[in-house]
Amino acid sequence: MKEFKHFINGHYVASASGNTFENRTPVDNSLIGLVHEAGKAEVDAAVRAAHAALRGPWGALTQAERTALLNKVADRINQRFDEFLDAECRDTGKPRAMASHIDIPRGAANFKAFAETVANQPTEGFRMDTPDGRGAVNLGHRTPKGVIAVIAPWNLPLLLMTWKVGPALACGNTVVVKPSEETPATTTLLGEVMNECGVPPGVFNVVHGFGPDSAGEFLTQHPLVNAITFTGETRTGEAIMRAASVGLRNISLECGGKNPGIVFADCDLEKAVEGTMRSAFVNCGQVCLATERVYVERSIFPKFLARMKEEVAKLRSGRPEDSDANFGPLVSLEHREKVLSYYRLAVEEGATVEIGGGVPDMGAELNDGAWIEPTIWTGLPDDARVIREEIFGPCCHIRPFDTEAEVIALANDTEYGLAAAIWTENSARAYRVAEQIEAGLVWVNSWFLRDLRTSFGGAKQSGIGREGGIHGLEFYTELKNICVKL
Ligand SMILES: NC(=O)C1=CN([C@@H]2O[C@H](COP(=O)(O)OP(=O)(O)OC[C@H]3O[C@@H](n4cnc5c(N)ncnc54)[C@H](O)[C@@H]3O)[C@@H](O)[C@H]2O)C=CC1
Ligand SMILES: O=C(O)/C=C/C=C(\O)C(=O)O
Repeated sequence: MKEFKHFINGHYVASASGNTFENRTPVDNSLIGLVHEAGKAEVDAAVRAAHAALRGPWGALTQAERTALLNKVADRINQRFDEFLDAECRDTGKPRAMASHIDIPRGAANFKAFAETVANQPTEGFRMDTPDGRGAVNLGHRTPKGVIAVIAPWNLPLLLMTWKVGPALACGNTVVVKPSEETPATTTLLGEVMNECGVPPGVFNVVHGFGPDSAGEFLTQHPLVNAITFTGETRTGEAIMRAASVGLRNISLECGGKNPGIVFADCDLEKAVEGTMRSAFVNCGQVCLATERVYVERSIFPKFLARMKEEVAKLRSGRPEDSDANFGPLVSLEHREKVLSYYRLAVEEGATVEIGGGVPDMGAELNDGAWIEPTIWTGLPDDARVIREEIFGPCCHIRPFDTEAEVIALANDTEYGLAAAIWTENSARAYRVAEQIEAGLVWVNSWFLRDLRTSFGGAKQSGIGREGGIHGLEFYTELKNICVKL
């Protein structure tokens, strides 16, 4: 039986309590292995190891040495690509074609990109006049923030964990990662890679477990944790913010979304259909950036809806390794129950189910998995819960609109503000609308097109702070002004 242990101070360790929980694949609900659940003792050991490593060999490395090590980590992930791919696809059920395209390459790229960004960051300097005429210089000196707690989600496990670990380590911090209880595998495997590359013990640590009254809460409450970075649900973000308020620790929160897609009549229809299909259904809709509300200019509404239904009908559910399949299961039966509760609610709230709406028959071998049908609704009122709440499944509501002002108001009529996609061939309109959308990210004629140098994060209840490129430096470093009188 496979066991997922904690990775503390360069060693894999079991929980002293002996407590474990099951890890099952959503493909057919079969058992992958047992995960050790950290108690306060393991979390404390991991945080203390991380704290000690700050002043140990890690703190003594030059930026160039750190950059070289992180590049080595990226290369090693690529050398062990298939192991990471197998592990990620077992845990999440996602198609190998997708994970080999997005999850694993980005898992490696996150180390390289941030190592380079930090290494090439200029030091801010201001020369000033002084009454004696000799002047002074001010230098913005950055030091690591310290021990960073990384609370990671299950939807893109390696990608979203390394998105935080990469810049944290590049800035000279040490980390304790708490991966999602649903997806422990690739984070655990990364421990081996760290050892193989010679990353000093204590720099990268992993503790497994759940959130409340478990590893997540113990970690975020630990007084030696200097800052917390989190991706996941908004309500969890609030709990983490409360924990961080004790001791005034810094937070970076990337939370939920209810993202609009806006399709103008002057779009390239096929591009808009292809992009909206991806934005609603890739990763079975389990992407915080996913489009769950689609607004289409009335004159092309029937055509757009018909094309979307044709494309949804072509999606093929199947095992990760099935090369004909492009649509996986949801991450767990529990999450499927949540998404199905919205499928039922949509009908109660008056939706027309244009396609999907249920559970597919996958045959005896797979029917115990977390399979679900991709779904399109129309006809819901703007105040329906299905329109207002994040579902995080393969579904969207499509609604017609008449004017630019109307669609901007509709798009912004949400407590969230993570992302939006605008489809139009009129670039002046695209920019004008994008400027008025209340969100951290707006794509025009694309979706999830990522340049790691750009800022990433949400407005309103979609989060606090920005990561990506140099923006993460504000979170991952302490900025000290050194004023030297000449
Ligand atoms: N990328 C995103 O934006 C994601 C959004 N979600 C949304 O959240 C919903 C619930 O899914 P969950 O996996 O339960 O998300 P979650 O936000 O509860 O979990 C994310 C991570 O936070 C940890 N966590 C939970 N409560 C915590 C606490 N009090 N203190 C410290 N750590 C804590 C979890 O163990 C996990 O590692 C989903 O249905 C979906 O709507 C879920 C995962 C990713
Ligand atoms: O490209 C990225 O860095 C992140 C993408 C997706 C998420 O953040 C998410 O689904 O939570």
